[in-house]
Amino acid sequence: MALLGNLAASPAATVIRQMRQAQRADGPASVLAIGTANPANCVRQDEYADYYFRVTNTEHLTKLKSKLNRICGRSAIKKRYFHHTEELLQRHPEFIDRTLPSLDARMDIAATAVPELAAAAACNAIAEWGRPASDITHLVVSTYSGAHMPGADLRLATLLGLDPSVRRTMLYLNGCSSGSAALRVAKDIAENNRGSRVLVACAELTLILFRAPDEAHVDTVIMQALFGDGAGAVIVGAEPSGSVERPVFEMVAASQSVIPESNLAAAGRLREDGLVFNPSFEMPALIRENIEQSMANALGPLGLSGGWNDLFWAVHPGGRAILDSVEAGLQLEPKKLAASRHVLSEYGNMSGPTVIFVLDEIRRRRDEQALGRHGLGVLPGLGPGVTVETMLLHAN
Ligand SMILES: CC(C)(COP(=O)(O)OP(=O)(O)OC[C@H]1O[C@@H](n2cnc3c(N)ncnc32)[C@H](O)[C@@H]1OP(=O)(O)O)[C@@H](O)C(=O)NCCC(=O)NCCSC(=O)CC(=O)O
Repeated sequence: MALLGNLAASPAATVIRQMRQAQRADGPASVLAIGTANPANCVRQDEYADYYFRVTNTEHLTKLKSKLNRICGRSAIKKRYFHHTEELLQRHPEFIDRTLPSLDARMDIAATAVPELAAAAACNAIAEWGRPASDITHLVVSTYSGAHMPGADLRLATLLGLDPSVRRTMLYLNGCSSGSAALRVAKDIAENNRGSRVLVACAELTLILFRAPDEAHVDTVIMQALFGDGAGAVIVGAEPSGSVERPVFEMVAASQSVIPESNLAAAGRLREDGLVFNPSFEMPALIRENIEQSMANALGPLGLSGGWNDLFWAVHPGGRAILDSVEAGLQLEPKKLAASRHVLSEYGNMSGPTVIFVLDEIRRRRDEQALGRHGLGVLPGLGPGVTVETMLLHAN
C-alpha cells in the first residue's frame, strides 16, 4: 500500500530509483574470511614419475618417463594432493585404458567428492568468519571436475545446512580463471544486495583428467606434472558488521578481458574419457608479451599505470613458466610472486581454487614488503582463451 501511495505522489522513475538504491550496499565488497582444503593423499613431486608410470602400468615407456622426471624436476613443485589413490585406480581400469569410456565413472565419483571437498574448505571459511552458516544468502560454486543437475552447489548447500532460500550460481568449465571469475561474481552480488553474504566455493579433482601416458599425446605428461586437487572458499560481503566480521581485502574493482589473437589457447573438451585439456606451448610467451597491456587496460581507468612493484600480486600459479612470464612481463621484483610460488610449490596448479590459496598466503605474509606501499594489490586470474581476470584489492 505504501508503494502505491508513493507511486501516486511522485513519478514512478523516482520511486524505482529509491527502491534500487535501498537494495544496494553503500561500501565495496570485502573478503571476510578464507578457507582451504586438500584431500589426504599426498605425492611428492620427486617421486611422481615413478608413481605415475607404476599405477598406469606403463613402465616400458622409458623415454616418456624420463621426460616427466625432467619436467617434474623443473616444475618448482614439491608435492601435490589427490583424491584418487592407487587403490581407487586399481578398481577402475577405465581411468587408465584410453580406449574404455570412463566419463560415467568419473562423474559418479565427482558427484559426492567435489561438494565434500568444497564443504571442507567452506567450513574453515565459516569458522573464521564467526557467523552461522545460515546467514549465507548467496552461493557461487565453480568446478570443471563434474557436471550434474542439480549441481555441486545444491549438494554443498545441503552439507553446510544453508537456508533453502540461498541463491545459487554454478560456474562450470571455466578453467583456471574460474576462482577469479567466482570472486568477481560474488563482488557484484554483494554490492548489489544490501546485507548479503556470499559464499564462494571452488573445488577441483584431477581425477577428471587423469589418464595414462601416450607417446601420441605428449601433453598428457605436462598435465600430469602440474595439476593437483584442492578447494578454496571465501565469504564475501559489503558493510562488514564491526563486532564479528573482520575484512581481509576490499574488492575495489574487477574486470575480464581476452588476450587478442591468443587462438583459443589452453583449450579443454569433456569427452568419453574425461576432460581432455591441452596446455598451450604458446601460453607462457603470450602472457609475457601481453600481461603488461592487460594490466594497463584493466587498471589504467582506475588511475594505476605502471609502478607495478608498488602493489602486491596474487597471481594464479599456472606453472613455473607462467609465473616467470608474469614476472618478466611486468618487470616485478622476485619477492612480488613469493606467495604464488609458495602455493605452486606446496600444492601444484589446482586450477580455480589456487588463487584462493594465494590470497590466504598473502594475508599470512602481511608485512610491508608483501603488501606494497598503499596496501593495494592485484589478483590476475589466467585461464583458457587466454582469459585474464583482473581484480584490484586493498589489504585491510
Ligand atoms: C611444464 C613446465 C613446468 C616445464 O618446464 P621446463 O623448464 O622443463 O620447460 P620446457 O619448456 O623446456 O619444457 C619441457 C618439455 O616439455 C615440453 N612441453 C612444454 N610445454 C608443453 C606443452 N604445452 N605441450 C606439450 N609439451 C610441452 C617441451 O617441449 C619440453 O620437451 P622436451 O624435453 O622433449 O624438449 C613449464 O614449461 C611450464 O610451467 N609451462 C606452463 C604450463 C602451462 O601452460 N600452464 C598453464 C596450465 S593452464 C592454466 O593454468 C589455466 C587454464 O588455462 O585453465
